[in-house]
Amino acid sequence: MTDQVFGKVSKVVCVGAGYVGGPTCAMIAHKCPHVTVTVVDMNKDKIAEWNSDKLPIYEPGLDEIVFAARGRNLFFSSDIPKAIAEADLIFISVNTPTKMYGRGKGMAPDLKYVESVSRTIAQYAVGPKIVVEKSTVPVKAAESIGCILREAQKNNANLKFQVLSNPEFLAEGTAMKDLANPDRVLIGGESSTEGLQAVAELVRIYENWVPRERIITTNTWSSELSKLVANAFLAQRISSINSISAVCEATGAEISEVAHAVGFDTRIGNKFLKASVGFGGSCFQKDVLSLVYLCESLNLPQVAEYWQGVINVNNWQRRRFADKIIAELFNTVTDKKIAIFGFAFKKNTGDTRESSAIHVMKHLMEEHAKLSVYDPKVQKSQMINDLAAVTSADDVTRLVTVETDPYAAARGAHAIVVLTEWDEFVDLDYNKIHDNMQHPAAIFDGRLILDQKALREIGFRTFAIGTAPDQAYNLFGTAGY
Ligand SMILES: NC(=O)c1ccc[n+]([C@@H]2O[C@H](COP(=O)([O-])OP(=O)(O)OC[C@H]3O[C@@H](n4cnc5c(N)ncnc54)[C@H](O)[C@@H]3O)[C@@H](O)[C@H]2O)c1
Ligand SMILES: O=c1ccn([C@@H]2O[C@H](COP(=O)(O)OP(=O)(O)O[C@H]3O[C@H](CO)[C@@H](O)[C@H](O)[C@H]3O)[C@@H](O)[C@H]2O)c(=O)[nH]1
Repeated sequence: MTDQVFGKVSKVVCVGAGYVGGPTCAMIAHKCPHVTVTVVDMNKDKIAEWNSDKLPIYEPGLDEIVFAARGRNLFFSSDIPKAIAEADLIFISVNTPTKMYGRGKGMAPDLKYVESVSRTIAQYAVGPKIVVEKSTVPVKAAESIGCILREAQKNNANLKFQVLSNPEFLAEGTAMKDLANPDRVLIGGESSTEGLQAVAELVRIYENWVPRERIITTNTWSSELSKLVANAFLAQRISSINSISAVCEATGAEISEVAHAVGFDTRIGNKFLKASVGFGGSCFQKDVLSLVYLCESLNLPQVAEYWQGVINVNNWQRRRFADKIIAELFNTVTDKKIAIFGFAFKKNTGDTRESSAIHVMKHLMEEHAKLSVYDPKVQKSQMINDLAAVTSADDVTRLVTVETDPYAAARGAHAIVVLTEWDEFVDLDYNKIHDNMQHPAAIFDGRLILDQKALREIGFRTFAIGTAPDQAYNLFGTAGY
């Protein structure tokens, strides 16, 4: 019988206290009271926020779980060496953004943070460690981590490492629900005896709340690739329905009716078929580009081109929507006040990474529109920084104001543009809003959340993704665009 190299896990550490590390570890601490969970980060301010009354991220249900477990079996710390030395199992949950320099610029994920954590683990580890890749990485990234760790093993016989892949599938806005009740947990590892032991230890953690049949174990490379493929398939569905939204606008078919009819086929399914102003968020674009880059590197240009199409349609959809706004506002938005409802990349999050709002607003700013933005969860400084990064600080100062209520944002505006599907936008008093706008007043619904008929009865001109521009015909005798 082979010795057990990795003992029962009682101390878990997560490097990276972000959107994944924080919620995931809060859930592990909540579900495994016998395990001590420490989340570390090189960003001391962020750790201070995790230890304060106002957590650094907004996620429904997160506060309750953190406040109950913090100080009991959940800790946030910036003492990375100590945490690593004490851990039985270490999650690497650092960011892997698209590289913005050098080889693979704009395509490949930047793995410098993952490598840096691997070196820190190699430096401070004092005994056997299961190292778990939770960050989203390209296939074979575990090999690089393993190579760095094996080097440390050469100089210290007490060290033993196994690298597992355990990608995260939570979606922001529903992270706590997704973590509490995941469709599946995926764990990839080596088929060696030690590899199987390490996999079994991680399975044992998840088994505290996830039914065993939903915990899938595979080889390391299948696990790494499955994460990229899952995001690519999800993003592809959105680009598919968005491409059809343009056909609807040109024909009189309704995108929500088409999505409903098509999604009723159980083979297709009804989820992720909501036409929109384009997908945003920190993952879809980055991970599809990572897959494209991987395929190019593997000399598979046809596969790369196929997935690149998903990104191209998304960029086109954002541009198309902005062009539609300009066209329907009589081909000029110069100096016109336009209210922007929503800046986050989806509802129930304050995250703005790759939000379509940034891109649509950029296009409108290029036409010198005056934008007045309201979002219930995004800080003003975040909006200013995001927009300045794609335009200029001067343009933002000149063209953008940020309001703390939607009525103020819409007052005196020529149009309202809905870019995030916040529930509160559905229940606003649109009679009151209409009264205080310039006339004719228009609403562009990039999220298909508003009742177009009710708005038209109030007097709005309405334009929704995937809906034929019949008003444009009726009012102005043009086909819109
Ligand atoms: N955000 C999501 O919804 C989501 C979901 C699934 C998977 N992922 C993947 O998970 C990973 C993390 O994503 P995120 O959104 O949590 O990122 P994030 O930017 O919110 O958090 C990453 C954290 O890692 C810290 N960090 C970076 N290098 C470090 C180092 N060397 N030592 C200590 N701390 C370090 C950063 O300071 C930051 O706080 C990414 O690979 C992402 O693709 C994200
Ligand atoms: O039918 C839909 C569904 C989503 N979206 C948009 O797509 C983007 C992404 O949404 P969502 O997938 O819900 O949020 P993320 O937090 O980006 O989660 C995705 O990316 C994560 C990071 O990898 C994965 O873990 C999740 O499984 C995956 O859903 C957002 O802009 C949504 O508005 C649509 O336009 N139409």
